[in-house]
Amino acid sequence: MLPNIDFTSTQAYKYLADHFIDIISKNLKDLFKADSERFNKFSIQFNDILVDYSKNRIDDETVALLIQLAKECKVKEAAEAMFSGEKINATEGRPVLHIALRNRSNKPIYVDGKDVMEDVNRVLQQMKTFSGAIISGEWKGFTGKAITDVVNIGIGGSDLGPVMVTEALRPYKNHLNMHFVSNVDGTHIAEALKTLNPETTLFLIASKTFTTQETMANAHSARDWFIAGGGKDGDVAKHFAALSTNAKAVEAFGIDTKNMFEFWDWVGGRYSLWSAIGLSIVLSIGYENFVELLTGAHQVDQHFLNTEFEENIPVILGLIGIWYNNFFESETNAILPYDQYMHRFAAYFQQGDMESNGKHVDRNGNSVDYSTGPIIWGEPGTNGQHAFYQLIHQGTKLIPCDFIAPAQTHNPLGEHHQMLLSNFFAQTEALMNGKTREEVVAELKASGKSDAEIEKLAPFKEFDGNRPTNSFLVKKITPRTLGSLIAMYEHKIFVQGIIWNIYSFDQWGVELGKQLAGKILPELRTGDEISSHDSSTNGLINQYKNWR
Ligand SMILES: O=P(O)(O)OC[C@H]1O[C@](O)(CO)[C@@H](O)[C@@H]1O
Repeated sequence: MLPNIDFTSTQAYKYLADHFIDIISKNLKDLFKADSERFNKFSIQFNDILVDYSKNRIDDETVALLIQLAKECKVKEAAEAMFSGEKINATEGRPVLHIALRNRSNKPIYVDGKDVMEDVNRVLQQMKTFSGAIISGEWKGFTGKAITDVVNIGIGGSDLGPVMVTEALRPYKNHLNMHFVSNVDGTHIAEALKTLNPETTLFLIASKTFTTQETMANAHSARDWFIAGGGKDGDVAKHFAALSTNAKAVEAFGIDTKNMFEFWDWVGGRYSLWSAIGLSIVLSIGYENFVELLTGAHQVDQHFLNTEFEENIPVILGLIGIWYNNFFESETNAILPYDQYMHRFAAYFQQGDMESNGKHVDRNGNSVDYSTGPIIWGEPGTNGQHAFYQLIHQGTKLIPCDFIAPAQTHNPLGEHHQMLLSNFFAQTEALMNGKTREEVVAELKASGKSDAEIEKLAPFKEFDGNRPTNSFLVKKITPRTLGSLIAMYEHKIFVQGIIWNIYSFDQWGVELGKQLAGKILPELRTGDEISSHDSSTNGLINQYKNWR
């Protein structure tokens, strides 16, 4: 059972509310000046990842009170409930066990009396054997040629994780060309198929439910293309595999269940890259590297479960997020990787965070009167600097930012990496320190501006600073460090969901749109004028019919 506590009625929350009034008037710059130990105190190194949270609007008391909050909200007990296989996803009646998928210790985890590790290891072995045959070229297509291209067809959690990881780990990839098709917009699959040869293409149909409209439409189009390209029904087994929990639907689609890589309803879609959904990752970087990814995540799982809150990275990150979300009333959180390969990291955690904690009903079924999950967004640096950082530096909104950068690059090229990292360090420093009116005036004077010009320009060139950041300095982006980073964010989301007293592992909010699209689709098939909706929806549908 998960705890069921209104965090706004805890002692810690009340203390934090008072303490907030004190902190709001403090400047980060001064906090650093006042405490030479601040960096040492507010940073944690975990293997090859240094998490520096010292540039946040916190002091010793803030951290102590936030930790008290986590304790009063029974975060540890909740984590233990998750790790032991309790059905903490109560609205779907399921355990939440992505941690079992990367449980490299193989310590048994029981669901309804059965150790799930047997199934996990069986499917991992199946993935190893299959990927080995495809990568080595031993697996032949219907004309006897080896596979050269792999197309993962899936959406949401059945797409974003595999895309993000295969992109982030490109330096580890083999000769196979990877393609990802997610959108039901026919353009996506049409463009992907243009360059492909049915004789050498393998399709992975990735869908937990195997009923998702977008994925099924793309899968059928892929199958039609394959048949039109000379494949026979009997050849489908050589070119289509399914990654799913739904064996019946896989069979009905015509995929041999021998080519089905199973996972289980205790794996949430947005937490599924560690499962059979990760087959495209295995095909791209090889099984051994996939195991490294799992190992990195497993190490963080153990850290999260067993480390005191003061040194517990996901707990600290989660609490800092709550501090901004519920006291500073910040609405968004930017994730800014200074690594081109990580360009889908923010997109991945848009689903990871927003589908998990974008909920306004608490675990009692009541509407909450506090803010929950933040809006997650971001792009890689330095591109973001030339796009939206203006608002982060000088806008009216407080945007806590996560900066992520590797110390070692996979592409040492002249001074590129030093330039990149100089920007990473400079941005967090600039956001914290800002630029005072005196500094601006001195700078303008030195550039020869007149007093009148200085007076006019100075307000625009001033930076308030005091803008918070977390810095993640990673020795190198490897399968292992990436696995650890992802798991840190996953557990951060968990901590926040527990404190907000919401269910983080369902996603009912995506259903209504799906249902309505299901009703509208038949209306689009006819030429009849539509009048069954509001006037806007009717007007749009009828104009669409006029123009198509
Ligand atoms: O893997 P499936 O069942 O096709 O679902 C895809 C995605 O759709 C959702 O259910 C809703 O968008 C996600 O949670 C999930 O990752």
